[in-house]
Amino acid sequence: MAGSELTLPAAPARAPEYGHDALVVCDNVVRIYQAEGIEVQALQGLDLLVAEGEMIAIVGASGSGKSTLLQVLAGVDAPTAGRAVVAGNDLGDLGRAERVRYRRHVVGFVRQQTARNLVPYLTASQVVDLPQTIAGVRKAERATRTTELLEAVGVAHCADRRPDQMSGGEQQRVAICVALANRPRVLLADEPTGELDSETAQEVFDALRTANRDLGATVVVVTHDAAVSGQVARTVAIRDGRTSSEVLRSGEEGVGVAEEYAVMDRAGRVQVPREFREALELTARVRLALAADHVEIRSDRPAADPSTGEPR
Ligand SMILES: Nc1ncnc2c1ncn2[C@@H]1O[C@H](COP(=O)(O)OP(=O)(O)OP(=O)(O)O)[C@@H](O)[C@H]1O
Repeated sequence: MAGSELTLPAAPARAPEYGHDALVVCDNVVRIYQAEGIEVQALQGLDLLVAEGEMIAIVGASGSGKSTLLQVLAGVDAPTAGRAVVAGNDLGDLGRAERVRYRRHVVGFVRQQTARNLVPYLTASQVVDLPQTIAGVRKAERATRTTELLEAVGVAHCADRRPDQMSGGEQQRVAICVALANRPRVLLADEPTGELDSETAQEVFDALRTANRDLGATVVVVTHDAAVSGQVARTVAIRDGRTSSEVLRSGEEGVGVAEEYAVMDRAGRVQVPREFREALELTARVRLALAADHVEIRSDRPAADPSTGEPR
């Protein structure tokens, strides 16, 4: 019928998937361990996004779940629930062969224990060559890559030395080269400076920064070392298996103004730090109020009468 053309309303725009443009996506990740019949929830619905090219530090008390998170991202441990995706690889859903390929090519890993990162009877050149040989890279290309990596992090002089002929800092820098050998998108480091004095720790941190800036790896480093976390643009704190706060630093080298943010998950949950809860005796139930530009959280106990100090 002329003049009465049917027009349908436009389909509602679909919200982009959480973390659709991030390189690392943790979406409500849960990891439960069973130990002697006891269940330990190491990760309790952790959300985290890391953009390609970022270098972030992860901090948190002992037992908060930092290592578990890295093990999941490394493809060593699978999430019990939730979604962990790195460079498009869904880590809850990798077959055996895919997992091997993922660990060989997509992520590199550096451990705290310097000795465990290397092989006692191999020189630095040989140990950086090894993952490339396993990946089937041609000899000439391997040699170029090995030299380039050792030079980039300042340990070219260690090329023909075995671990017992290197300092702890040199060993860790060689370990970073091993982790980077097959050009992973993401470099994961679990307390890489934990066994080192502060000067040597700085050299290792500088090598991580080189990996990030010059060699193109996105870096996630777990650390207790405030000197390390103070030098990255974003530090994420984990508390009780969840990301609880983030410190963003602006300015050259990440040093400059630092501002702390609490992290709110997509269900609107925010973790109130224990010091705050204890200071105001906030327990299971709190009062929330919306003000013009902020939200107030108050104890559910009746407020004290300022003249008597007694509850009103
Ligand atoms: N394989 C495992 N079996 C049983 N429980 C585990 C296992 N791995 C970790 N846990 C438990 O999970 C929780 C988180 O541990 P995780 O090692 O991730 O913490 P963390 O923050 O890295 O601690 P730290 O700083 O001491 O290394 C702890 O309670 C720990 O005991």
